[in-house]
Amino acid sequence: MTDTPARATGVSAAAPASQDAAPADHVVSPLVEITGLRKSFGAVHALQGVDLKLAPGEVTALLGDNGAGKSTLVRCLTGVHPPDAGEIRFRGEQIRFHSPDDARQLGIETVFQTLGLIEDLPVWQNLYLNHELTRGFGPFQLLDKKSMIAQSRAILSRLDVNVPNVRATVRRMSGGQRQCIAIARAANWGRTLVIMDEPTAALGVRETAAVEELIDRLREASVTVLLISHDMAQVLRVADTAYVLRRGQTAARRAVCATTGDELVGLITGAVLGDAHA
Ligand SMILES: Nc1ncnc2c1ncn2[C@@H]1O[C@H](COP(=O)(O)OP(=O)(O)OP(=O)(O)O)[C@@H](O)[C@H]1O
Repeated sequence: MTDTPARATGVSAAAPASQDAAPADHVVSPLVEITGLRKSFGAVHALQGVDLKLAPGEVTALLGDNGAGKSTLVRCLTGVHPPDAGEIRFRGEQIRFHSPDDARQLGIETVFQTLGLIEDLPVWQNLYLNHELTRGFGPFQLLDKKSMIAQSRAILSRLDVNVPNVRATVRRMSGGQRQCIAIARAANWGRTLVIMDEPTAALGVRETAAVEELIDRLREASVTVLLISHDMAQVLRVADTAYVLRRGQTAARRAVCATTGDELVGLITGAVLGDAHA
């Protein structure tokens, strides 16, 4: 595997350039801190004590082979599954989500692979789905279409997302444009943490580059990103920190500026031993 020059921003930049180097925890308080998280489905122990910290304004990659527990971890973090044990802290406070709405109220949004866009609705309406603006009072409320269209243009232009016509239906958008619309929507309503599940898995080279640029802009806008990816070159291009899950446990944590694609693959497969206390 070719090693792409790693990003050296934020906390990661301060980390020593050794193989064991991880971001310096003491520099900033984590936005999210997960400790000893466990979740089983009957006899399947999907999470067996996961520890993970998300530094604010950074891009953290979540890596692991199929079945390692990535989706289960995300579902616990977004209120879909209640964990069996362990702790999730958000800005230092222990939290217990009862539903995805609880997570959303803290500004945690997820872009699933299915994207959750409605094909036959225009872009602006997709951006405002469940957040519609209205005008008027009481029973005389009307959708404020004009404001939503104007603000949709502003949302997309702020993130430099290339969608020429927000009145066009999502059906007419390319795969990359759809992914960017879904991410822009999550970032707009999320603001604190945007979780992306393999955002470029189905995209070509140019569309992947557009999504990666968008992830960079989210970082510039101080949005914290958790990125599930199987693409090591992408992780090295866009992430600050990488966590590797193996069989439901945190196998390793690496500052991206101090690791290589080969090492990350080795940590995922188990060919390289991880940290005792990742
Ligand atoms: N709702 C569920 N019911 C039963 N077992 C489940 C459920 N969700 C996940 N699992 C099991 O938990 C384990 C971890 O699955 P999970 O989907 O979290 O892994 P993953 O790392 O996201 O994998 P992938 O990369 O293939 O999506 C797997 O053995 C899976 O079969």
